[in-house]
Amino acid sequence: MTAKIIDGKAIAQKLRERLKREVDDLKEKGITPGLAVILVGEDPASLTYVRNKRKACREIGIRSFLFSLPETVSEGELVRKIEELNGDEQVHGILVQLPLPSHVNPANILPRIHPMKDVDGFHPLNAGKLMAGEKTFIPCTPLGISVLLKEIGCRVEGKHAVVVGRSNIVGKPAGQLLLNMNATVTYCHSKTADLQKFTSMADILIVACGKPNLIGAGHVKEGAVVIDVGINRDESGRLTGDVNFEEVKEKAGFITPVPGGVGPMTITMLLSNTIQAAKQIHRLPWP
Ligand SMILES: Nc1nc(=O)c2c([nH]1)NC[C@@H]1CN(c3ccc(C(=O)N[C@@H](CCC(=O)O)C(=O)O)cc3)C=[N+]21
Repeated sequence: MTAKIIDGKAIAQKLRERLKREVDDLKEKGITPGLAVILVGEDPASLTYVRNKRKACREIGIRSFLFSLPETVSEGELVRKIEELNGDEQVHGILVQLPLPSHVNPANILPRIHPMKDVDGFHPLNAGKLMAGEKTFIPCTPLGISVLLKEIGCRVEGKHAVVVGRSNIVGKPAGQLLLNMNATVTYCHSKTADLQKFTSMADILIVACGKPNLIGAGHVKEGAVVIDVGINRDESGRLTGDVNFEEVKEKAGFITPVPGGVGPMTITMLLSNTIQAAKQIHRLPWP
């Protein structure tokens, strides 16, 4: 089987046009959605991501506010900035770009974001709500994956979803979201014995572990939907995922490329969550 390639960039573009109309409607009501981004230090990858996020905001009319803090910032100073933004009426969403420097513990920072402005869905209250299957902000990458599955007409109910990776920002919430959608979910990770045994049972395989080419054709069931969340840079600076694309595309039913798969959807869901935050703060209905 030769897989259909899931064009995340095109799907993201289509959704952004819809989101732009939502922003226009809000502006007519006198509300301009605003996203505050806190960037600590000057990690080149983070600088690129933040630039891309702000550009995406600008394109659909969301206001973005950038706060660049030095690498040496203290936890106290970061928390003070967050508290100031919690009280800022122009700001509906707050994002603290990860990773943070090693002297800053994210567990001391992320819970200080007001849960109603937590557009990343990383606040423990929102993570708990996702676990309980309640309405909440869902982390952008898992949410983007669920939208991709819907776009390709993949019905999740009753399917076996295997998630490789257990990070708090992708693997764990992706598995919980799929469970809420009535998938049977298996989590695999770096300590899993016989990874291939599990991945080859997957109807839906989500790979988010940061190991280039971890998943080859032998790991994949014929016709499976393969979602590659990996972002790795090779020696020449080229982006690759965690899946051996050339090999797996001959066997899977659907596959996301890197770049142009999950990444653009992640940013689109950040835009969507920011719009939802603005609606929620202004007590407008949101889905
Ligand atoms: N608080 C926080 N929230 C995040 O959501 C968050 C974060 N921190 N830290 C870093 C990761 C990574 N992430 C990506 C977003 C978009 C692309 C993306 O658009 N990628 C493009 C390629 C971009 C390029 O060429 O570098 C693509 O796959 O086509 C990738 C990665 C969000 N993250």
